[in-house]
Amino acid sequence: MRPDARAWFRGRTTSAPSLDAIDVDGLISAKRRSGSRVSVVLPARNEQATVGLLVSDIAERWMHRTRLVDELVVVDSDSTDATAAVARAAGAEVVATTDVLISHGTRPGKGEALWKSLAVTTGDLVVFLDSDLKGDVSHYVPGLLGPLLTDPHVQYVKGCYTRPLEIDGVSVPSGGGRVTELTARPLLNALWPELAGFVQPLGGEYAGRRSALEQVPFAGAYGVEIGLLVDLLELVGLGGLAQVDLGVRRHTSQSQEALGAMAGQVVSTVLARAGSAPAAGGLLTQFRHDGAGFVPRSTAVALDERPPMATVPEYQARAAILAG
Ligand SMILES: O=c1ccn([C@@H]2O[C@H](COP(=O)(O)OP(=O)(O)O)[C@@H](O)[C@H]2O)c(=O)[nH]1
Ligand SMILES: O=C(O)[C@@H](COP(=O)(O)O)O[C@H]1O[C@H](CO)[C@@H](O)[C@H](O)[C@H]1O
Repeated sequence: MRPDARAWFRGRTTSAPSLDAIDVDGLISAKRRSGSRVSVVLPARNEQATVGLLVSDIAERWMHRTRLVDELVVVDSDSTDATAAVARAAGAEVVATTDVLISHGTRPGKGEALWKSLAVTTGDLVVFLDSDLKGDVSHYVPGLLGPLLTDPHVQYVKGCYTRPLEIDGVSVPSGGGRVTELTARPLLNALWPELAGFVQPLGGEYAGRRSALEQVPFAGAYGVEIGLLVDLLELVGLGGLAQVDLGVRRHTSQSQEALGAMAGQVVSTVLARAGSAPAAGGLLTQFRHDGAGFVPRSTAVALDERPPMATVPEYQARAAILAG
């Protein structure tokens, strides 16, 4: 690791306290002193099996029992199951991506859901959690907020964790984060070695100041995390970034084929930011075998991106009204 990345890793990596060790009063006091509002956003596409427990835990523990969180929004990203109803019943405000910034149209993918979440939330600090998390994650929200509430220099915090891998109901203690380990980490080390200290550059749990998040573009689909990391490095510098050890992260794992397309989107986003561009069409061709022979299957992995939310007139108008 380069000296700057090593120094960052040593200086900007903290550990989230366990649930029973959290200084909740201290966080609430720091929040009050900062005058910050806190929003928690869960992007969700067909997460009916897991979103309810996540929402009810955050709502009860961090909104009702304490006032650490002011707003909890699930962004329904083209779900075809009961995600919206389950999330609403559990206590979240639910908005569909198709209902946000309608004049800008709607696009599929996680990046769209996260970009649009800025237009429907009010928090000065915004926490993002995946909606397919499993196990005890109650400490994630305070863990991610800690660095932002206690250090004004920190603009963006990524969670890091060990990542067990569960395939077909069988869980092994490591092996998760396949696109991270096989695509994102090698690319980041090659092109942005100052980011080599990030343990989970693609992790779906992170938090940032709205003042920074609204100034960067949002890459589409699964390019959003690596796009945010590279763009926020440019905006706030390595010193404005931090990571917090959240312990273990379990989630619903996708197939290798699906992660291949995700990797294609990550590569496409990296190429765009490295000043190159994928070949015309930006297609990824993968192969299945049908018993008789290999069958090619191409998917589009070139991604468009949304502009910094601060440049969107409707957002500017809303911000002016909210500022009173
Ligand atoms: O089009 C999409 C795809 C995913 N997601 C959400 O983004 C998070 C991460 O997606 P996924 O679990 O598919 O990625 P993985 O964690 O498997 O890499 C989850 O909360 C998904 O519901 C979304 O909002 N819109
Ligand atoms: O980190 C990774 O390699 C991928 C896949 O994780 P697994 O191999 O399914 O544990 O998961 C992340 O990547 C996505 C793209 O950035 C994020 O959107 C997900 O939130 C995150 O889980």
